[in-house]
Amino acid sequence: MPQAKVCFIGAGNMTRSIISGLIKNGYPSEQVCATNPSQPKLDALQADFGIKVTNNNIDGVTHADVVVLSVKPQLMQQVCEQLQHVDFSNKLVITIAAGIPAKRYQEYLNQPIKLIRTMPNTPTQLGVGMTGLYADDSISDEQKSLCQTLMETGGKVLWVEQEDELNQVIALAGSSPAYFFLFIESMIESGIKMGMAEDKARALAEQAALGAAQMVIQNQDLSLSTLRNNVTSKGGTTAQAVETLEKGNLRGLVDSAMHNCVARAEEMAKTF
Ligand SMILES: NC(=O)C1=CN([C@@H]2O[C@H](COP(=O)(O)OP(=O)(O)OC[C@H]3O[C@@H](n4cnc5c(N)ncnc54)[C@H](OP(=O)(O)O)[C@@H]3O)[C@@H](O)[C@H]2O)C=CC1
Ligand SMILES: O=C(O)[C@@H]1CCC=N1
Repeated sequence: MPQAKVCFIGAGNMTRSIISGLIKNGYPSEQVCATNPSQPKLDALQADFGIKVTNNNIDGVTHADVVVLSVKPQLMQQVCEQLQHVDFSNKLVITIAAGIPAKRYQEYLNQPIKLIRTMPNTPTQLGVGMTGLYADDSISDEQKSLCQTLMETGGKVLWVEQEDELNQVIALAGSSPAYFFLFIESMIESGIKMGMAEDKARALAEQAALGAAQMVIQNQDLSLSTLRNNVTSKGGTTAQAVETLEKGNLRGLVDSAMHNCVARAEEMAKTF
């Protein structure tokens, strides 16, 4: 485990998820810092994980070996421009922002930097996250290894060769927990309409989702359609449900959703 001093700029949802993974994996809390303009999220991070906190981005970055840029894409330029007078020559910059191309950060910070673009997801807070990573040829193996070690505390990582592939990572992993939450939410709503108490409907739907995910992971030799067919008795109940989903074009909807996700990332790359 590296002992680099890591400072997160922005103490929102994704920062909390990554810090949770880091600390649960034994990363020393005194080596982790987070910055945020408002105090409540910083207080909560300090109380929960014992990390250092500050409202001053320049202070946080100055004392860090690794700077994780974790603000919303629309704020990135403003936040980076405030850091232009900090010397980044011995720092590794990791960004988790969707959309913004790697080369843009150098312009915003107005100096050459070593930057790795990443795309994590919120299950990182439980150690079952998935993070896509991209680095160009200027990044050393040591820097890649440091970034990978940090992000692996939250789960699995996948390096992509081309920067554009990170948009596909967003559609498949960064944003996708929300698709599954929506599906489970819809199932619970339907269960309630059928007369079941909400807590019971949730208990059933969430355990089924966990079981289905584990079945997929633990049966790598089986196709998804085989797993589905194993549930689907001829002339039975599942067949009716699955046919309804197919006729309603669930696959087409998912395809449109993922294409729109990528399209938005491409649009953000032009905007921010
Ligand atoms: N949420 C997710 O699932 C994922 C998010 N991402 C990326 O992570 C980044 C952060 O997203 P997310 O955590 O969801 O967003 P949040 O809004 O939860 O977090 C952003 C944080 O940045 C803080 N902030 C605002 N202005 C500044 C500033 N000038 N200096 C320092 N901090 C500031 C905000 O503070 P305040 O609220 O007090 O204004 C907020 O706490 C985005 O770029 C997003 O694309 C990537 C993968 C997954
Ligand atoms: O919705 C977003 O833009 C961010 C990126 C991936 C998940 N949340």
